[in-house]
Amino acid sequence: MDQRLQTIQQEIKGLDQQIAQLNQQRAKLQNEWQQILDQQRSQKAKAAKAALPDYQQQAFAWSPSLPLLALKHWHIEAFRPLQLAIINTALDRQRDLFVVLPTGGGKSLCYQLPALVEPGFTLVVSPLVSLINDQVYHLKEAGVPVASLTAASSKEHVKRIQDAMVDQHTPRLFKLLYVTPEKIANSKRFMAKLSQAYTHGFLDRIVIDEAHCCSQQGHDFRPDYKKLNVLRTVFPKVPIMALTATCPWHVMKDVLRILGMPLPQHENGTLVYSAPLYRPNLVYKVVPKPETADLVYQHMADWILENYKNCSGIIYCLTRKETSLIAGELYARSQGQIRCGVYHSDMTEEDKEETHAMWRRNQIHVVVATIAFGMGINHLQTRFILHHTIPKSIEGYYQESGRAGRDGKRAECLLYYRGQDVPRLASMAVTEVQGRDNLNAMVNYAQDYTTCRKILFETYFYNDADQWQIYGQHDGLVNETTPNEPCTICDNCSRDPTTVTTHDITKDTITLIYLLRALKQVNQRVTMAKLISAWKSRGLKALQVETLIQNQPLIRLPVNKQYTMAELENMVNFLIHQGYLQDDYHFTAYASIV
Ligand SMILES: Nc1ncnc2c1ncn2[C@@H]1O[C@H](COP(=O)(O)OP(=O)(O)OP(=O)(O)O)[C@@H](O)[C@H]1O
Repeated sequence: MDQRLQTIQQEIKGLDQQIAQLNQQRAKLQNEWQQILDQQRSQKAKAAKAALPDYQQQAFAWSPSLPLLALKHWHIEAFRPLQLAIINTALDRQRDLFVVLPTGGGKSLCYQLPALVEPGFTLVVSPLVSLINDQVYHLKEAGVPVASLTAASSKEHVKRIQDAMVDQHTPRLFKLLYVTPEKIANSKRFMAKLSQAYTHGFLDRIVIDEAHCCSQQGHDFRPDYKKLNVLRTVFPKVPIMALTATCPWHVMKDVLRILGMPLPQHENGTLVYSAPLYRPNLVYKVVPKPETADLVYQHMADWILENYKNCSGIIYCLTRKETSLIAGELYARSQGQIRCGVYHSDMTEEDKEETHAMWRRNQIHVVVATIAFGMGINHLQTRFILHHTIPKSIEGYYQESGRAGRDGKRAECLLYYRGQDVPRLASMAVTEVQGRDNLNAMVNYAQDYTTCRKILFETYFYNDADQWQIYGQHDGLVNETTPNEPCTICDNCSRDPTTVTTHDITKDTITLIYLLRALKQVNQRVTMAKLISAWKSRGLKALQVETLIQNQPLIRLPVNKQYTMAELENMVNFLIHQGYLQDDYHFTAYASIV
């Protein structure tokens, strides 16, 4: 009996082994199958793309009207490199379009001009009422028939516009209809009218402006944007154009999925037009943030007076409280020479608009703001952008700093960096999808003293760009340089490389790990500041745990005294970024602590 049991057991074991081998073989074949499918798909997509007209060069039926309309309405005499190709692709109506052009790159024209050529109207979804009002104002000035529907629209206005949406008569009351995403997500009546317009063939195109807002992986997610997926389902035949200035590829993929646009590598996939992000007139610098708040204010005031007296600029801060504090300090320290306004989400719409208007009219020089001072800020002569604290992501930083120098003239983007700001930001980022990864990338940017800033941006935004078939990635704006050439003007390009010293921090890291292990043994949590102060000065004594860890091997404590607190903070952040350390969060009723 026992022998029979043994035989069965062995047979089972043998069968298990066979199953494992077969499973392995299956996975291998499945992998191969997927690779062949992907290859075929990509070849088909390439062939299909090759069969498309040359949108940059070819003449189309609508071609003669484009320069005339551009001149008549916008006084534009020549298109920027990608604009014509994008407009032609849109008017050809064969594919969806994803447009990534730098801030101030001229995205609006890419959908506004086609709207004038086509017979119906274009629906534009835009995230903010202020942005919509701004666009409507400028389009009216340009003599373009335009309308908008927002929460502030009166009942009569809504009725008039909704009736016009399905009105068969020409000329149309509007060629562009701007709405906030809430209209799509929440107004059944509006969607019913849109369906009628679609059935009559009046809905020419759907434009999603600031499309990165769809993705939770991006830096500016808006829940109502996610609900825009309904548009492709309800209006499957209407081409979609999504536009943004800031979109790493993983975010773009997510946006395409949400909006129901086909991936670029598929046959009839979305055409992606992307110009280099780099703006050659922007000088990027990271400045070590002085030790005390007082020193920071003084540095800011001196720097502005020395370099940009009476010029327009923005200072971004993390909190509303900081905006008024910094504005007051700068005014006082400059004896009233730097006139500042504040801008944050707690202000009334009127107060916000007043700050913005005074700044545009140069009645104030500097707007000290939170990130609420965001999309749609278009003051061409902005000469500098200072960041009092690093932003939570590179996308955010690119967008905020990109508000400088829209007139094409030289402007500076200064980022104050101190490692101790990171835990504060991490506690905010922890609740966001990919929040810690985004922050890590930003910290890496700030702690890099050698790589050209332009290359850092491009590596971040284009790191898996090879997988995409992209039009015009290299035919960017004026003075474009190739992606891998350093910009020559940023702080890292200008720095004498012999002044950058490298340190082997292995021993110090071991000390730190020893400290952390000891803390773990006694189940004690510490903040970064406390950890560093123990690491630098009093070792385990400072943490009152030395008696509990007598069995640990003796390692020299504390750390080498040559390092400043700021350097040690950078080391901790570096070790977190490299994955050697991981921060931990716990939440109290009042705060989340890192
Ligand atoms: N071909 C062109 N020639 C000259 N000026 C142009 C051209 N195209 C656009 N512009 C101007 O450039 C400015 C910026 O354009 P636009 O507002 O469309 O930028 P954007 O890409 O939408 O920027 P953002 O990302 O900030 O929204 C506008 O004043 C616009 O009139």
